[in-house]
Amino acid sequence: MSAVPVARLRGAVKRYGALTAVNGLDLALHRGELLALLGPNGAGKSSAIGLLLGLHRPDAGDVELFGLDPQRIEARRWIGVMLQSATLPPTLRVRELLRLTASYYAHPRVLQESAELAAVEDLLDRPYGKLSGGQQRRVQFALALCGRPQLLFLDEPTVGLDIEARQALWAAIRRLVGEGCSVLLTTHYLEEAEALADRVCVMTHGRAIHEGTVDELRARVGVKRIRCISTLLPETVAAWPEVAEVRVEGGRLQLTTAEAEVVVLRLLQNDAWLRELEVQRAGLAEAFTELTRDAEASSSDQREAA
Ligand SMILES: Nc1ncnc2c1ncn2[C@@H]1O[C@H](COP(=O)(O)OP(=O)(O)OP(=O)(O)O)[C@@H](O)[C@H]1O
Repeated sequence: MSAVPVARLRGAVKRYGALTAVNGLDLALHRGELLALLGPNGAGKSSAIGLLLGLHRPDAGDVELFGLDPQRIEARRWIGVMLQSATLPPTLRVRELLRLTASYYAHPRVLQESAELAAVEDLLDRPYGKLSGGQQRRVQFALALCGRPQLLFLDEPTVGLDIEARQALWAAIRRLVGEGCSVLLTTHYLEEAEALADRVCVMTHGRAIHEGTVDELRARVGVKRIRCISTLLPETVAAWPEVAEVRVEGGRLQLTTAEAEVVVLRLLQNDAWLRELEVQRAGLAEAFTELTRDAEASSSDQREAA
């Protein structure tokens, strides 16, 4: 691992008027590493990427790309970018878009290689504007990698892709990382972070509240979701101390708990007619809620101690 991170934020702050989108964020990405930036909507992930891309200037703190100011061309020529919204000329054919984008880089991939990596070989002669949303996303990925970047920014790259296209994109990302490319990925899918990331950083309110491996994230968030059809009243179940939340959805009870075994046992003991019992690990939404709660509890402890 090279000593100088390929991308780094130190105490970075980004404000939009009165709103602080990035609030003293520290982040370092090393060569050949894939870091997933996770967090609920509005957490500040895209704004953090915008700082690293030099699209926004920080209101405070430092931002470096390959040890340089991100607005320097020497830094920018090594990056590839796939943002959430891309406006590309609709009448240009995919082949033309790829040629044009590759021409901005010193050592681009040959067109065929980029097309193959992003699985767009069959789209090369189609005008971009005539492609489906998922096809356009694959083309945007091809454009991000065609310059043979050392650092790829992928902002929710698999939104709108079907399962097969998602798996193909994951395989391509793994191949690029295997070749030494670093990747900063934002995603709302825990399984995507799980499939790809060396490290994850969870953000809320512009701050990092957890950094580590996906397994560490899971271990920290032990919440499970239980679903069942039950004759028990939701208020009865909500009063059990191990139950964090109760909802009724489609005639089913849905509970969240950190102690699934205890709750399942109680359900079975208290309802002889219990049916269709399912226990699942919680998704990212529950993970964020729990981590945010922890972070808020510890910051109020610090305030009280001060
Ligand atoms: N150009 C802008 N002007 C004003 N406010 C903005 C702007 N861009 C983002 N924001 C606000 O900054 C906050 C962080 O937004 P950001 O897009 O960085 O979050 P995110 O974590 O990427 O969210 P999502 O998961 O929804 O993409 C939000 O409250 C958003 O409304």
